[in-house]
Amino acid sequence: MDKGSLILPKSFPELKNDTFLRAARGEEIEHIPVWCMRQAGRYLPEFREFRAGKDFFETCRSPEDCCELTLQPLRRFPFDAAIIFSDILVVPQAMGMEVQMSPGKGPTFPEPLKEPEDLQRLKTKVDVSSELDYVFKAITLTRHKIEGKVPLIGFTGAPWTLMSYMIEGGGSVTHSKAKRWLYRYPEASHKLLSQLTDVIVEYLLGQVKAGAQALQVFESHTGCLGPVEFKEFSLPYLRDIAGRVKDKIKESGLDNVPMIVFAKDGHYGLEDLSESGYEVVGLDWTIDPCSARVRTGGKVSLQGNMDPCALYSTKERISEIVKRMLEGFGTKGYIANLGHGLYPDMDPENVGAFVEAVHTHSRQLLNRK
Ligand SMILES: Cc1c2[nH]c(c1CCC(=O)O)Cc1[nH]c(c(CCC(=O)O)c1C)Cc1[nH]c(c(CCC(=O)O)c1C)Cc1[nH]c(c(CCC(=O)O)c1C)C2
Repeated sequence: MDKGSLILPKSFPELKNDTFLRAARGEEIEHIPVWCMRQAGRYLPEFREFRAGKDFFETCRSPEDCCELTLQPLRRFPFDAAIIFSDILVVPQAMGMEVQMSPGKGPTFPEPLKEPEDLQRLKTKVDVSSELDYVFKAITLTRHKIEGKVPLIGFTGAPWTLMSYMIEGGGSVTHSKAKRWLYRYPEASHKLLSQLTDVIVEYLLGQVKAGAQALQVFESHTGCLGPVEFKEFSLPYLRDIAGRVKDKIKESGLDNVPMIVFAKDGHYGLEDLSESGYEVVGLDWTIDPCSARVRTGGKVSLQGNMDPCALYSTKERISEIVKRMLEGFGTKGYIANLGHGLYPDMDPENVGAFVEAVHTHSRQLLNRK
């Protein structure tokens, strides 16, 4: 494709399956919508073939490649939503940090933030529209190429999760370097979290302007915080993001889009999350569906939460697990998903069985009413 054809008109094809958007808003549906975190990923042979020998972030910077990878899972499975192929770490890159993807090791920052003085290395003003323009182009292109089949979800990492990567320099079990900042340098921590929040708000708004029809905020590292730290260093920023993005969408004359907050392992914060300004709360598998409904009191739609490892089971067992999960959540205001992303060694056939089980059992449950 030549570069010129990337400048695309915004008159997108009409949406044919809006089940995901209706469930997010708690409206009537004919079946429960389903998608999977990391549905565009290494468990698909076509993904591995397409990505072979290419640098991860170079792929992220190519709108055509991101579009192709986003569409791959939709060719195999009748998912009710697509998530744009990208990564949460494009935000620290836009703020001036170098991030490399080491195959088999995950993301690494050659020069992580060590002490508060290092904050000076970050750009004070980030021009989000030019720095992350490649993501916006990928969204616009994909929104056209998806031909209105299903809605396209945009996403970002949440401030605390991004802060922890920027200090740890990569994945971590304890997150102790990043947590050291919270206890030892609370002011500098808040400064960094605010800086990240400002960039994230512009980034999410840009994604909506480019064509994203829903947004998910990944707070993947909630599990290493306790309730007190969560209330101080994560929740206020999650709230701020939802409030400011929604205000800006309104100011820009755009239609509101549902926002999903996924705070992995944040079971202790479920009540707070259900009052944080998001339409949907995503759940990991450590939360029982019925108790999640009680604890969120009908204030939000819920998304999740089958243990991804259940996909190592048989198709029959997957079907039983899905049935129990749907009965627990009920059919209203519910989006089926896994409790976290798909792993590379998972069998695509069982992913198909998961999707089919959600559609079949939910139609039966809805017809019984
Ligand atoms: C497929 C993929 C992605 N990122 C990485 C991979 C694997 C590497 C490859 O393909 O070469 C590296 C890649 N990127 C990251 C990691 C995790 C590293 C670690 O913490 O140990 C890896 C292996 C960082 C990352 N990246 C992401 C999160 C949040 C979700 C979560 O909690 O897992 C996180 C924490 C988000 C993400 N990342 C990606 C998507 C889009 C596709 C989709 O979901 O279908 C999304 C939404 C894409």
